[in-house]
This record gives sequence, structure tokens and C-alpha cells, in this order.
Amino acid sequence: MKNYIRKLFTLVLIRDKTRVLLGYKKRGFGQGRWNGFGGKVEAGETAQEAAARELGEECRLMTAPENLTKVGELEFTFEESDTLMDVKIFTTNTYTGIPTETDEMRPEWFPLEKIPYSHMWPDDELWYPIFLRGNKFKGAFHFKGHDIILSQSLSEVEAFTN
Ligand SMILES: Nc1[nH]c(=O)nc2c1ncn2[C@H]1C[C@H](O)[C@@H](COP(=O)(O)OP(=O)(O)OP(=O)(O)O)O1
Repeated sequence: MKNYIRKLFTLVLIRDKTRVLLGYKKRGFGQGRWNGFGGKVEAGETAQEAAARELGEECRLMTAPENLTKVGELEFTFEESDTLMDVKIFTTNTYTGIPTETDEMRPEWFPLEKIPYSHMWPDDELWYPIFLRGNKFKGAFHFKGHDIILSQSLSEVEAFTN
């Protein structure tokens, strides 16, 4: 196994009983795909602080870091890269503001039964059902390029260790 350089990322999924807010990524990593809002955790930030900041930067919704509940921990690696993306996934339904398009993302609400998996990361259709059932999960996905999952693990968990 490669000696990966681990980098911490966040992903925020805003949802209520009937719909989830996704953003169409207009540039950068994952361009052209629908995803939650998130990005790199900067030095000196907690993952929750970074998640709240990125939510504001990418779609103008504001929330306090303590409103964000961790629902998932996923690791992504790629044949072509030494970086291990360590992604902490949060959800909340407590926020202020109106989803607004930014340079990075175009937000849109999707009914829970109409999530656009064919235009999302290929792992999403595997773990969103766990998330949508209200459960927590952990997993790892190894990619060839950005479209092919070469190996994976995924399991539901009761809680996280940290
Ligand atoms: N396979 C995957 N499935 C998924 O659902 N989300 C993924 C993913 N791989 C990465 N992500 C998420 C994590 C994070 O929210 C986002 C990548 O971060 P960014 O879009 O912020 O990266 P950028 O390089 O554009 O950085 P910033 O300058 O920090 O905004 O994509």
C-alpha cells in the first residue's frame, strides 16, 4: 500500500423530511457533479468549524458549528494520487439564509426519491441510503480515475470514536 498523505475535508448535507439540498459543482474537484457542500479543513479549525464556513462560502447558508451532527466518515484514495481524502460528513436542519448560487456551486433542492445519482460521485448511491435512513456510517473507497471504484468498504456504525 502507498504511503498516503492524509488530508481532512468536510461535506455538509442539509435535509428535511422530504428533500436534500445539493450543489452543482461548477469548478475544481468534482466539477460537473452534484454534491453536498464542503472543502478542506484549514489549520486551526475543527472539522465542524470548517464545515460551517464552507457551507456559507459555497451556498450562503449560515449555521453554528455545534448545529452540525456527524453522520459519516469516508476515506477516498485514487490510483493516480498520494493523497488520502479523509472526509467528515455532517448534517443539519438548523440554518439561516436562502441557498444562493456562488462561483463554486449552484444549489438546488432534490426530493429524497429523486437524488441525481447518475450525476454524482459513484460512491454516493451506496451510502446515501444509509444517511437517508438516519443512520451513521464509515467507509473507504479506492478509485481509478474519478469514475471507477476498484475496492470499497462500507458499514453502519452506532457512533464515532472521536
Ligand atoms: N468520492 C466522493 N464522494 C462524495 O460524495 N464527496 C466527495 C468525494 N470525494 C470528495 N468529496 C467531497 C469532499 C469535499 O466536500 C469536496 C472536495 O473539496 P473542495 O471541493 O472544496 O475541493 P477544492 O479543491 O475545490 O477546495 P476548496 O478550495 O477548499 O474549496 O468533495
